[in-house]
Amino acid sequence: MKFPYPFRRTRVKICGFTRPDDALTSVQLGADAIGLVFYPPSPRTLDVETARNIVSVLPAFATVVGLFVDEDESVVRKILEQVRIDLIQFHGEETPDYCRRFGKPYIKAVRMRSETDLESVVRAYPDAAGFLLDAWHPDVKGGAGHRFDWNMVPKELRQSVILAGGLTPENVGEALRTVGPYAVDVSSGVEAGKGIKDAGKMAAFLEQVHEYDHRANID
Ligand SMILES: O=C(O)c1ccccc1N[C@@H]1O[C@H](COP(=O)(O)O)[C@@H](O)[C@H]1O
Repeated sequence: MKFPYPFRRTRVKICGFTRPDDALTSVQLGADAIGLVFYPPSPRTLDVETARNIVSVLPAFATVVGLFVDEDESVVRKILEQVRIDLIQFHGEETPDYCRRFGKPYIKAVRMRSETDLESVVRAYPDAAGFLLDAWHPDVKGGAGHRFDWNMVPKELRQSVILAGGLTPENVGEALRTVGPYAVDVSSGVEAGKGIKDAGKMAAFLEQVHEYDHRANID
């Protein structure tokens, strides 16, 4: 029997928590990373105290991702001083130079539209830990449940990709079969209301991911 190497285990990030219990539940269900939004226009944005309360309930090895959108450098620094953030998600038009200023691993969000040249973006951010692909929309920066054409993702970049944008328990299986990314990220698709996560939807989402991985490892 062929040993299933490299072993397929799609990582899962669930983003936009506002309540400690929801974040803990997500990790207990199998999420690898939780996202905390620091973007004041978002209904999921957090103050420092709430963010610290969420982080305080998490077990070891759960990765905390802090999401910023074109934020002032001083504001980012202040939050990093006060909240344990393991990885930064830059979800705006941040330059490579800006992204590397914080001395933390980061992922760069790319809002995909027909003219996006993903290979060029990847070359421009050589020290990014990964590229989170979300749907481009003229009015919102993210977290609105919009998807993009998954066929736009070049096969060679699959393992640098964190696939996001409009994922749900119903479509994540198809998304994984189409793209085969390193990880998936979901926010509104597992919510009962803005920033309020639904345990049943999170469980269903994770189950679909585990099912895909299982099949990929036995086929
Ligand atoms: O969650 C937000 O409110 C948010 C605000 C601004 C930029 C990004 C945001 N969230 C990220 O958006 C994507 C897709 O979310 P969805 O699943 O389509 O709702 C995801 O990466 C979130 O991290």
